[in-house]
Amino acid sequence: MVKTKGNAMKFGMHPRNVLRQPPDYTKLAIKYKDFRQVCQLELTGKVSVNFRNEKTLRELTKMLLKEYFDLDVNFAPGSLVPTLALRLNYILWLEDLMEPLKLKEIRGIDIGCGSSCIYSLLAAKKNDWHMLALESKLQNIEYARENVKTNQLEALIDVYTQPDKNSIFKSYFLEKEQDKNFHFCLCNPPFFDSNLPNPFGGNTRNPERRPAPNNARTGSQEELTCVGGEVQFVQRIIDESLENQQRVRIFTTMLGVKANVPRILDYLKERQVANVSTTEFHQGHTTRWAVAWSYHSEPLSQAATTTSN
Ligand SMILES: C[S@@+](CC[C@H](N)C(=O)[O-])C[C@H]1O[C@@H](n2cnc3c(N)ncnc32)[C@H](O)[C@@H]1O
Repeated sequence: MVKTKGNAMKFGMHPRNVLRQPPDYTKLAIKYKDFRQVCQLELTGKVSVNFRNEKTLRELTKMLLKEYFDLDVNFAPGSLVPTLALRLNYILWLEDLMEPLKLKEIRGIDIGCGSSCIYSLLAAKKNDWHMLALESKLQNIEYARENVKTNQLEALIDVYTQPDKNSIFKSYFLEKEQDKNFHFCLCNPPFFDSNLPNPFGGNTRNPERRPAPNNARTGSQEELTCVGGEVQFVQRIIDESLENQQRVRIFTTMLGVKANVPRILDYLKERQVANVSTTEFHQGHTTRWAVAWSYHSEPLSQAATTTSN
């Protein structure tokens, strides 16, 4: 489909995304010294940003988190550098899913929070949501805890050490707070399949490859890969959601490749999960997909594109 004025909403960022209008990088380079040092000054006097450079991406995300959310965030060396526009689109979709529930206090689970702990930080700082951040990589856990502390969000965010990489909620639910329920979970799953000889996939002719982002790829193999890639990781979330149907009101996950959306919808359908919704996150040239499902009877918000199995 060609992008036109009429369908701009379909392709655009979420209407409440503060990055819907591109930031004024020249102004921001004047304000933030560390960001200025990774920018290029053009002959016109404007600054430009090289999104293909990892160091630039780190400083850019740090600067945007500070400018728009007053968050001070550090990333573990070599770890995934999150792009803010996408993370915000996901949080805003969750806000839309939560809105009809009219809850006074919202509790969410961030599956694989990474070293930045970005989703939990945004959810807590922006919305006062209580977040349980699960992470299996030790270095990421240390950085995530430090990021929570630096931003004085300890009262809202609990970073839990996932002892078993094959577990999603199981370890936490067995070990801790047997009776505490959550309103949603979110996840940016490890995408690549660690079983493949070249997990990051050099075959550019593969139509099912993750759509190439314009940005440099960041992140360690341990963060970005798992057995069976994102499909198997999300299938594990679904399996564990079946065992914990009332512990989380709305289960959600992101997907990195469009072809995986019908696979996940089929998996849900085979398990008779009928209350399902999907959406797309658009940011610049990068698109990601997300699926939500619930064992409660209220249909998921119409803010998302609803798919009934
Ligand atoms: C793709 S990264 C996402 C990081 C962060 N949420 C973000 O979006 O920038 C996936 C993260 O999940 C973690 N992870 C992998 N398996 C996990 C599991 N079973 N439980 C908790 N975390 C896990 C990885 O270590 C990694 O940090």
